[in-house]
Amino acid sequence: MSAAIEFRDVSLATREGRHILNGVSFTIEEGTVTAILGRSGSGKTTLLRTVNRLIVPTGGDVLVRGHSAADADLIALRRGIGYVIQETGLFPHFTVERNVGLVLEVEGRARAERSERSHELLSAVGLEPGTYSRRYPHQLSGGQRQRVGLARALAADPPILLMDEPFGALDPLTRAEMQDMLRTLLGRIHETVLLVTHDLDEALYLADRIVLLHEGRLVVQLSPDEFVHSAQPEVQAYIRAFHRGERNRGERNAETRS
Ligand SMILES: Nc1ncnc2c1ncn2[C@@H]1O[C@H](COP(=O)(O)OP(=O)(O)OP(=O)(O)O)[C@@H](O)[C@H]1O
Repeated sequence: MSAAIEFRDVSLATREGRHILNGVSFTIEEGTVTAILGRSGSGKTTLLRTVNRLIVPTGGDVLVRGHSAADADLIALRRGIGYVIQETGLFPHFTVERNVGLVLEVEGRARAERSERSHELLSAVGLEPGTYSRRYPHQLSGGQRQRVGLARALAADPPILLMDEPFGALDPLTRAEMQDMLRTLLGRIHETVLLVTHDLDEALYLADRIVLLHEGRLVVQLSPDEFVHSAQPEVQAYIRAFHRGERNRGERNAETRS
């Protein structure tokens, strides 16, 4: 296997001297799914955004498929990286089909080709093209909008997919459906995925490797099995806190029902 993304001693300091990322080094192999976990403010989103150069590190380097993101042609770099965020960023006045095919439109591809690719991708994310392609984003549920966001991110067939809490705003049932859909989809396409999530179960279900960040530093990069059995104090603290949160949510739901 070869490296799709390599973080080499990546640091980010603000002008005021605050260290948001601190010497982060690890490698992501091609075709694998890596989940980034860590408490709020630990630097997950910041690290993700160094890959498509929305953020430029103040120290170290990010290599994308062997080339420094800092030196890459920005358009070519981003064409090779799909980006899915919680808010989806769909254009409200464009139909679903046009939203999905937008990158191809920018590339000047013919309408018939764009339409065919949009339909193919909508089917792949579980939206029947005949029903959904002519709709506008406001005519969709949150989960359906997320599916369109994912289809759009895949339109140019990028080898790398960055996902920043893509299912964070969804109810637990819809989230589980989306996780199933993504897992099935990733089983079919050879994609390198970097997924920021607050959900340990989501990371365990989807990822080949789990990265834990703490105050801008890499704590561990482990397989899901190694992660749940890790003796690292930060990993254990994270797992305990996650399960306590789950229990509290369960108790609150039970109280609301009674
Ligand atoms: N543009 C910015 N300028 C200065 N500080 C920033 C900027 N963006 C983020 N930060 C700070 O960097 C730190 C890391 O933020 P980041 O969004 O990467 O964390 P996160 O782990 O993704 O958090 P969350 O889980 O809450 O989304 C935080 O302390 C945040 O306040």
